[in-house]
This record gives sequence, C-alpha cells and structure tokens, in this order.
Amino acid sequence: MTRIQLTLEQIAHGGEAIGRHEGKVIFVPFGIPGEQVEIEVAEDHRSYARGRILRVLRPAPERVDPPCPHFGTCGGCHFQHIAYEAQLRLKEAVVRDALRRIGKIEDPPVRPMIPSPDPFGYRNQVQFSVSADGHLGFQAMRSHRVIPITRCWIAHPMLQELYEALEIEGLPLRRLTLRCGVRTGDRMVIFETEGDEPPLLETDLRVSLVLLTQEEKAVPLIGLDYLTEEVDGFRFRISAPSFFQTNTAVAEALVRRVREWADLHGTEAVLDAYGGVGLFAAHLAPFARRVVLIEAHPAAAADALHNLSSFPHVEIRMGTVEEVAPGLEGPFDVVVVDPPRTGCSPEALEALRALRPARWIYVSCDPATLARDARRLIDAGYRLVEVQPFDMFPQTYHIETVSLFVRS
Ligand SMILES: C[S@@+](CC[C@H](N)C(=O)[O-])C[C@H]1O[C@@H](n2cnc3c(N)ncnc32)[C@H](O)[C@@H]1O
Repeated sequence: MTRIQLTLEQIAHGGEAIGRHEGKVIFVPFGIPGEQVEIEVAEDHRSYARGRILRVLRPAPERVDPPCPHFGTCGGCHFQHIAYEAQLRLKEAVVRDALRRIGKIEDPPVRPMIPSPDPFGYRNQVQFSVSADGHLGFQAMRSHRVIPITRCWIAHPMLQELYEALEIEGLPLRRLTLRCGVRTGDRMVIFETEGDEPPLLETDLRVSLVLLTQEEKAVPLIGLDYLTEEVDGFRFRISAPSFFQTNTAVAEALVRRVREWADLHGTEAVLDAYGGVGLFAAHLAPFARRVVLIEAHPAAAADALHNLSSFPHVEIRMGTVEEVAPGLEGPFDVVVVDPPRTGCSPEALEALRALRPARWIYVSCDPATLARDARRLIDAGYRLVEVQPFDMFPQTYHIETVSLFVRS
C-alpha cells in the first residue's frame, strides 16, 4: 500500500473529497477541502485513485465529531464529520461545478442552498435490509454487506420510536420500510418477505402494517394501506409503494418555490410530468386554468386521482412521460418535471419541448443529470434563469434543486 500526503481541494459529486498527486486525481472519502491528510492508496486506476485517510495532518475548522457510532461504515450518511453550515456551502459548490463541467454553463446562476430546519431526525421514510444472520440494518458504504443498526440519526423520532417498539427479529423478511406523516402522526410499517408470506406481528402502537408483494401489490395486514401527510396546508394520501419527498419541511419550501416560479394568474395550462401523488399539481391547481399530471406508477397515479379529485380542471394520465406526452393536446404555458435520478430521457425531453412551454421548472435530485438536461434545454432555445438548491438530505451528499428555464 502506498502512503501519500496531500491537500484536499474540493468535494466531488458523490461526497468524496478530491486531492491530486503527481497529476492524478485521488478521491478521499471523509476528507474536507482545505485539509492536509495522509492516506493509503486503496484502489489505483489508470486515471484516478481512491485513498483511505490514515491521519488528518491539518484538520479543516469545519471538522466535527460525528454523533452516530455507525458513521464511516454505514452507507447512509457521508457528511456527519462536517459542520452543517459547511455542508451547505460544499453542496452548493457541487451544483455549480456540475453545471459548469457537464452543462458547459460558464457562470451558472446558483442561489445559496436552503437548509433543512432539522439537520438530523428529518427522514419520514427509512428502509432496512436484512443481514446474513437475520438482523435489520443498512448497507455498508460501497458494499452490499448489511450492518446491524440500533438507531438511525437522520430518521424522524417517530420512526425511531416505532423501530424500538417493533419486535421484528426472526421474521422471514427481505426488507422493511418505515414511513410516517410527520404533520399527521400517521405511521406505517411495510414488510417485504420471502415468498410473500405475511408476518405474524402484534403491536400496541397506532400504526398500519402492510405487506408489499414482489409484484409491488400492497396488502393491508392491520389498518390502512396508505398514510396521510400534509404539505403547506394540503393533505396527501400516500400508498405504501408511492414515492413521497423524504423531508417534509424541505418539501414545503420546494413547493413554495415551484409555485412562485410557475408565476400563474389563473389562465395558464400546466403540465406536471413525473407528478407522483400530486404534490406540485395540488399546489398549482388553484392558480391554473388546466393541469395535466403524468405518472407512471399505478399506485402513485391512483393516489394522485384521489388527492386531486376536488379540482375538476386537473387530469391524471397514467403512463410514462415518453408514452403520454407526445399525444397531449397543448398548448402548455408551464411544464414542471421532477424525474428520478436518471433525469429525463431524450424522448421525454423532446416530447415536452414540442409542447413549447414558455416556462420550464426542473426539479432534480441529481446535479449531474440536471446539468446534462440543462445543456439540452439551452440548446433547444431555453435560458437558465435560476437554480435553487435545497438541503433535502442533510448529512448525505444528495442534493435537491429547482431550476427555472424560460424560452428565449
Ligand atoms: C422524484 S419522483 C417525483 C414525484 C412528485 N413530483 C413529488 O414531488 O412527489 C418521480 C416520480 O416519477 C415517476 N416516474 C419515473 N419514471 C417515469 C416516467 N418515465 N414517466 C412518468 N413517471 C415516471 C415515479 O414513479 C415517481 O413517482
């Protein structure tokens, strides 16, 4: 193993610090820009290497003691060793860097990151895997090994209480998900078991128990097969398999920014592509003439239909954006897209562009695919007006952004 001393320069997308040695880029997990460290080279590739910190020779002033004893081995958190204020600055720089490097945007208009009101205890959903010896835990960093966990510091206290109250060891589980509505007090346990066998489990807590089969069918065992969460005064039904934003307080800030940038006056037609259970559509519908929501997942589309049933001018189209958007009758004034981490496919972007929206609001959970799609939108005649990062996932490298594009 080669030992090297180097000064760390920046954080890469993915959360590792970057330094350079003899012209080669070295990725250093758990380093902080500005620090001088001694590392051993753990992986040596042709164009880059990855090191493990042996000693921090000159620590950054932002270095703090991580509160969680699993930090460093658990794959869930990447930044507990960095003071929260500094996490915000570093993530903002990652967004700017991706837009410059991948999007070829010289001076990207990135605003300061909006923090999470709770840097810990914010997650309204946690998913546990099962270790080889049957314990619940999380996957280890850069490995498929499952490490047993007694407490997760980023899970909402409602979920921690639920986790401690459940006696789950010994059940034939494949995966276990805990979800809650932090504003409503609803809690849900979602089991995925070997052979879809419903587990026998009793609890005194007010909680729904749901079995999620391998075909993603939700079977209620106790209580309802959905929970309710409230965002900015609107209540959403969320079924066990449906996506919902992980950090409710930050989702509220996100919704407000989307509403502000949509700039609706009651006369516009809005397309909410990748609409989920209707989070954005519900907050835009009161100010629009027409709203169409596209969602591929049947459970989420059914939730959207239920959640938006009080708006006669909202249509739900179940299917992929690639399938549905080319058949839509426009025009649309505003398109909101919130794709998964992979971003929008070229087919989806092309079909949406053909609707010629004047405003395009792009909600993204991956700066790299945002940057790629931003370049495609700019080449298609849009101007990137502003990018607002939100810290939806404190202590991790994940970053949520909302970007506003306007037709030039
Ligand atoms: C990041 S979530 C956003 C959901 C919603 N906008 C929200 O904030 O709650 C992405 C959603 O897109 C859906 N989805 C994924 N690929 C899709 C596609 N090609 N076409 C339509 N929907 C898709 C997923 O089922 C998921 O509900």
